[in-house]
Amino acid sequence: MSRPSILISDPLPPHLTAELHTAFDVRECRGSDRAALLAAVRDADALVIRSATKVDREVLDHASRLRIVARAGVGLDNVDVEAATRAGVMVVNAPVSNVTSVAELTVGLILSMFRNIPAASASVRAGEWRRADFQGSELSGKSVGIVGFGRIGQLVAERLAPFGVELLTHDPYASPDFTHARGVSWLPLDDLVATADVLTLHVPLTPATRNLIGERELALAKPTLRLVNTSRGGIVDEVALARALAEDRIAGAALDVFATEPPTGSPLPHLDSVVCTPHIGAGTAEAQDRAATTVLDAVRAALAGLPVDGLANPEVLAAGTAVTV
Ligand SMILES: NC(=O)c1ccc[n+]([C@@H]2O[C@H](COP(=O)([O-])OP(=O)(O)OC[C@H]3O[C@@H](n4cnc5c(N)ncnc54)[C@H](O)[C@@H]3O)[C@@H](O)[C@H]2O)c1
Ligand SMILES: O=C(O)CC[C@@H](O)C(=O)O
Repeated sequence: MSRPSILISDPLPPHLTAELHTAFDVRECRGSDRAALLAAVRDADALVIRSATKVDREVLDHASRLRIVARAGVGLDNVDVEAATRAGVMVVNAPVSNVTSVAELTVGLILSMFRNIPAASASVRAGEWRRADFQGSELSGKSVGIVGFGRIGQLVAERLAPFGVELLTHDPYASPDFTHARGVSWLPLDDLVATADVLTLHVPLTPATRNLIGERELALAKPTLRLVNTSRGGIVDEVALARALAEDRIAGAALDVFATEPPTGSPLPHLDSVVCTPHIGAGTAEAQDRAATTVLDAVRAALAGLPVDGLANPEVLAAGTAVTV
């Protein structure tokens, strides 16, 4: 009898995938190479992805054997969960795997902006010693607005509290009682944008959050606002953001994520007031190990016909039977 086949289409820690080879037929492809993905997924019983692989209806249509899509990370915006559910394919992610890593990167990006760390470092490397050009501001005493008070948003608040900042949040699904109990004031989004010196985004990309921060919201901001986006590119209208930065209507932005990655052709990485990183919020050894361990455990369970913990679409039966939704 042939062994179940696992297709890995984005890089995972090799020390965790090595042991799969004893029980499974493990194949790899580059998920961003659409033709390669469509060809390889035909024989796959499980597909393991990160953020670069888009699992849409076309991929599911090519994958008649597929029982589970396992996303080694948090965001499911690159998976059509509804189509997978209709096809009877389980979807699982690793919701707590990288919360600490993203919160820590967020704090790092905020401090980088307040103290001009990337530009000062580049200047010293170029042989200069321009101390006066890099005078910054203290974070202490500033107002930090957290958009989305879920796992990452809450941890960002916790990590920033010792800096002596005023913590504010907007999250339509978190009650003011819940946020106040954690030392964070709840505000409507417009008030949050208008009050904040730092606005940091921690919401999933959904039709409701696409362009959540656009021209109208940026027009409400103080000129001292620094925007941080470690969630998803589509949550900020990048054209409006580039315009607000170029016209000095806000002070800066730190971006780990872009609407298109890499952001070829975007003016944002070239603006002096922008600090950017290549989607490395989850890019730590610890987070990658946690994410891979979580989803590979789920894949092993699914392929053994055992119950799978934490399904994003629990309507799909663990046995892989197609259900109608
Ligand atoms: N840069 C990276 O590498 C990286 C890593 C992990 C996660 N992320 C992104 O961060 C996002 C958040 O992760 P999380 O673990 O905190 O998720 P989470 O589900 O724990 O929290 C998301 C929060 O957003 C809130 N929310 C939903 N719609 C909102 C709206 N319109 N306005 C304000 N709040 C809203 C929800 O109520 C929830 O509390 C993920 O969906 C993912 O896209 C990025
Ligand atoms: O490592 C990755 O693929 C990025 C993951 C991150 O964006 C997430 O949503 O967990």
